[in-house]
Amino acid sequence: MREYNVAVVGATGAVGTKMIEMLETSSLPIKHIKLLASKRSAGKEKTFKGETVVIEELTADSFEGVDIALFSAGGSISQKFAPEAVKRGAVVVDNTSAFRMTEGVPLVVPEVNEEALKEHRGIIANPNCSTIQMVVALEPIRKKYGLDRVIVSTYQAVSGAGVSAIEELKQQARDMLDGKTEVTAEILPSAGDKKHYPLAFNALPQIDLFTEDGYTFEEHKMINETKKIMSDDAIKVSATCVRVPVLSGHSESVYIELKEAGATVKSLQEILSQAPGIVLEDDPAEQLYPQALTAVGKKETFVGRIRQDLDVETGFHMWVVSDNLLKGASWNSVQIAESLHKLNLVHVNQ
Ligand SMILES: NC(=O)C1=CN([C@@H]2O[C@H](COP(=O)(O)OP(=O)(O)OC[C@H]3O[C@@H](n4cnc5c(N)ncnc54)[C@H](OP(=O)(O)O)[C@@H]3O)[C@@H](O)[C@H]2O)C=CC1
Ligand SMILES: N[C@@H](CC(=O)OP(=O)(O)O)C(=O)O
Repeated sequence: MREYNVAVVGATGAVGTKMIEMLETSSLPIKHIKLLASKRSAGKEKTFKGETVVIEELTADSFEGVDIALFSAGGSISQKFAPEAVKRGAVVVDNTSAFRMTEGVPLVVPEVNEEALKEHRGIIANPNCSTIQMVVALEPIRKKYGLDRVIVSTYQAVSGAGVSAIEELKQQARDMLDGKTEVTAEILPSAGDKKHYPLAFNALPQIDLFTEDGYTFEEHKMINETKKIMSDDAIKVSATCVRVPVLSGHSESVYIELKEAGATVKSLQEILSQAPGIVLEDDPAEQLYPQALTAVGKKETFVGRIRQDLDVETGFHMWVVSDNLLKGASWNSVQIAESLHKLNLVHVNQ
């Protein structure tokens, strides 16, 4: 059986750290792992399957002999180094938004569109975390009843914004509980914006920068990526993305309108309970519903609170939760690598 040389780019980050964990338990046959990060981290050590691995500084030549490279070090790093990796024969699974909407680059959630991998020319994009968990929950319903409209509001954990945002939130919480009136806020809602606000004991209705139409880039990602993954530009999608002071686990209130009549809460529960990658947690009588705290550390997407809209017969509401660092990022990337192996697609056809 073929074994692979695998590289993780951004190995010290919130996502990269989880990628290493996911690879440790993956079915992907791994011959050798290379951990890459910035110059700052070169020489530091991590363990992989009990062995010490020294982190190396990322350069174009890092990819010599690499078969699969998982990227998670920000969009500009992917823009610069993913083509270099492909040039050297590696297949890239990119966690950033750098290539997601590029034609010819498959945007893949294996439970939904694994077949799209067959079209890859070296780079495969991993979708936005909030998009991934939503499409996992919607695809089985779409297959049966069609999907006309989606309106989603997210409650996104701070770990989606990286290690430094997690540390800043913890410090803000400590400072506020200590009675300080001024707390440091230098990262959120968006590292590149003019103003910053504390997240502790707060909710920020801005993730990423605003665009001219009043939506943020995060909201546009959810809208555009959903259509690309489902190969259907006609689905109406709207999103409001909100950062909440949760460490990990993105939650979403999702409202859908189906194309066909006839769905009931029971039929949707039945479909979702049998769908891949989904755990149904839906029993109001027992106060059973998905929660961020109980989803953390798990690979599945959790769905509950399924209700029929009180005015629209084909309208349904649901609550969708997943670990944003796992299914939303590292696990979906490793799953893509496993699918590439299964489909014999670990080679570059340019
Ligand atoms: N699918 C999705 O929705 C998600 C995608 N992401 C993507 O992954 C990226 C990383 O996210 P996250 O782990 O949260 O971020 P972190 O800030 O926690 O980690 C950033 C990582 O990138 C590395 N890095 C930074 N600059 C360089 C450089 N010049 N050369 C090489 N490595 C570098 C860092 O290394 P060092 O420690 O040495 O600085 C670190 O390993 C995000 O920018 C985003 O694009 C993230 C979350 C979810
Ligand atoms: N923006 C997401 C994480 C992320 O990095 O997404 P993207 O890869 O689409 O930029 C969050 O903050 O939760």
